[in-house]
Order: sequence, then structure tokens, then C-alpha cells
Amino acid sequence: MSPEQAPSVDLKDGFPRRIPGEAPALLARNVSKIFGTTKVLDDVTLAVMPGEVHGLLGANGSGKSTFIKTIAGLHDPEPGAELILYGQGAPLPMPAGGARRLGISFVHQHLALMPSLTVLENMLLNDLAVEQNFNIRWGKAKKQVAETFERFDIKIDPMTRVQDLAQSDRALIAICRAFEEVRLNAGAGRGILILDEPTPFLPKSGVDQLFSLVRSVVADGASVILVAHDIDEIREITDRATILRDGKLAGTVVSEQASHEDFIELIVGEKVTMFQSARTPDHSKPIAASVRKLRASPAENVSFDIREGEILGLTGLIGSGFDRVPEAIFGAQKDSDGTLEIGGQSFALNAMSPGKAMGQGVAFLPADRLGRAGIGTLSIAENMILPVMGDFRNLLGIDWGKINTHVFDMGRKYDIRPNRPYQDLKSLSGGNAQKVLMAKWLQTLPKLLMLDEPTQGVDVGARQKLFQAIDEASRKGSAVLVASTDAEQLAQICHRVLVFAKGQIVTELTGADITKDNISQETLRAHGTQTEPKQEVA
Ligand SMILES: Nc1ncnc2c1ncn2[C@@H]1O[C@H](COP(=O)(O)OP(=O)(O)OP(=O)(O)O)[C@@H](O)[C@H]1O
Repeated sequence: MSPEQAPSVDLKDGFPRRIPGEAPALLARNVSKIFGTTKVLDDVTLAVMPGEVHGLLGANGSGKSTFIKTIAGLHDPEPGAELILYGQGAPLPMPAGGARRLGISFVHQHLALMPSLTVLENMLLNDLAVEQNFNIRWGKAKKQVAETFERFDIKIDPMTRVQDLAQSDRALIAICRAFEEVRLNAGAGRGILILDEPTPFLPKSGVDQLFSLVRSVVADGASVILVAHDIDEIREITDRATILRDGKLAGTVVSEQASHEDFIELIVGEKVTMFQSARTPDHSKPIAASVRKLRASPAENVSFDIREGEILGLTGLIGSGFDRVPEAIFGAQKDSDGTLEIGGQSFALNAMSPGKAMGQGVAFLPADRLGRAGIGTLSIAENMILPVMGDFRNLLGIDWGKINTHVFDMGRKYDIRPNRPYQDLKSLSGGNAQKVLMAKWLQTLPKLLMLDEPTQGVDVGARQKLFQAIDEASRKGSAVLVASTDAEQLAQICHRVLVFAKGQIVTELTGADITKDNISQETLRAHGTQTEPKQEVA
């Protein structure tokens, strides 16, 4: 945001005002929410000014999504809550469709897209909910969506089915739909766009694209609330930020006046020691797995070895093919080719299956946590216990008492909140669900553990615990393959990082060269100046 666009800050009452006496675009006061016996929001007040980008931060389970879903009308708040938009009282509980009519649009964590419908149908989903299909002029709608995509520089065919899109493209569609809604429904110079963790699925270029859209929306006078875990992103794009801790307001800060450490302390409530791996691969350890001539479009002719106890990062821009590698090794990717050597045997990847891979001690945690990685309608215990169910059989069948004790201990170890083994996975906050799924695989001590974006949506404090757990698994002998676009995460945990461009490994970083800046630079450089690919890395 340029200085003339940025709202000036009047700290007398904590609200930045562009015009003296200007009312907040959104003022939510005294919002509380109780689920069962747990108060997950406790008297939260948030004010967002016209033209402001306001960050909303907090540890996993601190209540951010619940707060947003309350504004959206998906949850009813406890009595006493108030919502005031541009100085006018608005209904709370919010009736169905009410927020949209009042010019508030949302991108929720689950994106609210229908995978079996086309991109075009998804762009019109809210209209489809209120209009008969034949009332929609499809030709005109297709043209409008094409124009919108052009304005947002999105290169996706509107007739593609959403189920065929990468997660990052799905996020762009949901974001684009919300931006359009605000523009069309709110009226000139108004509107509130609420983005609940839109960035974890986006590559760096997508984040830049999103931020330039955010800047253009607020330059027109609309306001944006952005929920994110990435403190650097929050400091880059927001004017102010509100931090929730255990459902309560921990503070509101002017973003450029708060340091990275200030944010961490407000989020966690204490200082946090950042995890850092030793970054020294042990070359004396035997090779745990060898991948040869792997092909899984766009990955092509990829070969590398991974040693026992090694944490190997795979990275690149989205579309460079690095994220296809774990899927292909696990037999979860159709039309892949090449071989995997593990445990003294060689497996053709075109005949690989998840069952075969697991039989060889290979575990894989995909990024899609409530799609392919976990089952939302099953409990924490059922999800966590699936790969080790056999250990809990006795003569009478499955010993659920023993399972609950084990899952509770794992919950304590990985800081899963709430630590209730019988609770459905889908009722956990995004980050806590991810901790359950990580624990599920870490407990099996696999020969080869493959993680796709393992700490997506996990807060800064819990991340350090997961990094320690990954490190512990590697010290016990697991070879760990981490596919991620998160350079900071890779720099914290990896012993070696392979950078991909156009389907090939083009750079290898080891030891002290593994820094956040180096990984980001190499990723961009590899994309722009790809020369001779490295065919084989050992
Ligand atoms: N429908 C529900 N039923 C019971 N508990 C719920 C429900 N929805 C949320 N919770 C609980 O409310 C608390 C706050 O969850 P919420 O999703 O708001 O956290 P969050 O701050 O958005 O976390 P994250 O960063 O992990 O997304 C969590 O303990 C969660 O388990």
C-alpha cells in the first residue's frame, strides 16, 4: 500500500481514520461463542476502517474462523454481540445470505467450491443457490467470467471442472469470486472482503497476485480482513492486526510498528525458541530409498537417493513438478513411471499402489487434510489409529480403552487442542487437524516418510513442536521427504533441498547454503534461467 493510500492512524481510540469522525466499515462488539461447555470466543471486539487491510492472527484453535463464521451467519453468537456496518446496526445472528447482501464476502478455509461443477458454475454458485438454472444467461455469464479472469490475470479455462484443478488454482477461483462479489454487491467505495487463510495454498507468485488484488480493493475504499499464520505476510500487507489468544483479544497493533517477535509473543503468550535442524546429512548412513527416472507429469526423469535419517526437501514453483514426486512414489498418481528401490527390492512406479508402498514402510501425508489425508466424520482416535490398528487388538477384538490412552498421550505430545480422542476430526481447527494427521504417520516410524506441505495452516508455536517430531523421526532412522513451497520451513528442518523447474531437479542445496533467502532465490532463478537439468542426485 502506498503512503497516500494508507489510512492515517488516530491512536486516541485505536482506530485509523482517513476522514475525521469516519465510522468503522465493520465494528463487531462483544462477540462470544460457546460450543458445548467450551467458550471458544470470549467477548471479542474488532473494528476495521474503510480502506483498511486488517490482519487477524492467533494460534490454532484461538477462535479466528469461529469469529469469521459468526459474521458470515454460519454460527449464532451468544446474546450481547453487536455488529455495526458503516455506522448502521446489522443483524446478529446474521440471517442466511444476509452478509452477502450487506456487501461482505468471504473466502473460507475450505474454499466452498463444488468440485464436480465447472469453474464457471462455481463462480456463479451463489446465484445458482437463489436462481433457477434457466434464469441464468450462461453465454453472458461465461463472457463476464472470462473478463474477470483477464482482469485478475487468471489463466484457467472456465469450463474446467474444479476437481481437475490444483489446490492453488482452486484457491484463486474462490478468491476471485469473493472479490467480484464485493465489487458487485457493496456499492462504490464500500464492502468488506474476509479472507480466512487464503495463502497456504498459493505459490509465492499467487501470494503476490493476491496482495496486488487486495491493494486495488482497498484503494477503492473497501476493507479487507485477512486471517493468516505467516507473520511476514501480515506485516507486508496489513495496516493493523488483531491477535486472538484462547478466544480472547490479546491485542491490536499497528502492523508496521510491531516486530516479528512482538507478533509471536502476542500469539503464543510467551517467547518461542525457533527450531533449527543440525543441517548436516550423515553420509555414512545407508541409502534408504532410490528413485530412478521418475515421471509424473510435469515431473520428468527425476532421480535421487535419500539416506536413512536424512530430511530431504523438494521445492520449486507450483507447476514445476516437485509436488508430484511423493504421490508417484506412493502409487497415488496415475500415469507415472520410473522405479523405486527400497528394502532391497525394486518397484515399477507404473504398477505401484498405496497398499504396496505401505507394505514397504512408506508413509505419505498429502496436503489436502480433510480430503485425502483424513476423514472428517471419524474421531481423532479413529483417524490417528488407522495405520497401527493391529497393535490394539486383543482376544476380544479392538481395545478402545488402550487406544484412547495412546491417542490422548499423542495429543499431549503434539499439543492437539482440544485433546479429546473421541471428537470428530472435522470439528478441530485446521491446524489442529493437521497435527492429528502428522501424529498418525510419525507414530509408525516409517522407513520413508513423505510429507506434502506438512505445516500448512499450523501456527508458529505448534510448528516448532512438529519440526522437533520430524527431526526425532529422522534421528530414529526414518528418511523424510518434505515437499513444500515454504522456504522458511525447509530451511528450518532440511539437511538437503532439491529445487525443481519445468519438471526437473535443477539445483541442490546442502548444509549452510540452506537458508530461507537462498531457497527462494534459487526457486525463482531456476524458473527463469533453467539451463542443464541435474539428471541424478545422490
Ligand atoms: N462446530 C464446532 N463444534 C465444536 N467445536 C468447534 C466447532 N468449530 C470450532 N470448534 C472449536 O473451536 C475452537 C476454535 O476453532 P477455530 O476454527 O475458530 O480456530 P482458528 O483460530 O481458526 O484455528 P486455525 O488457525 O487452526 O484454523 C477450536 O477448539 C475448535 O475445535
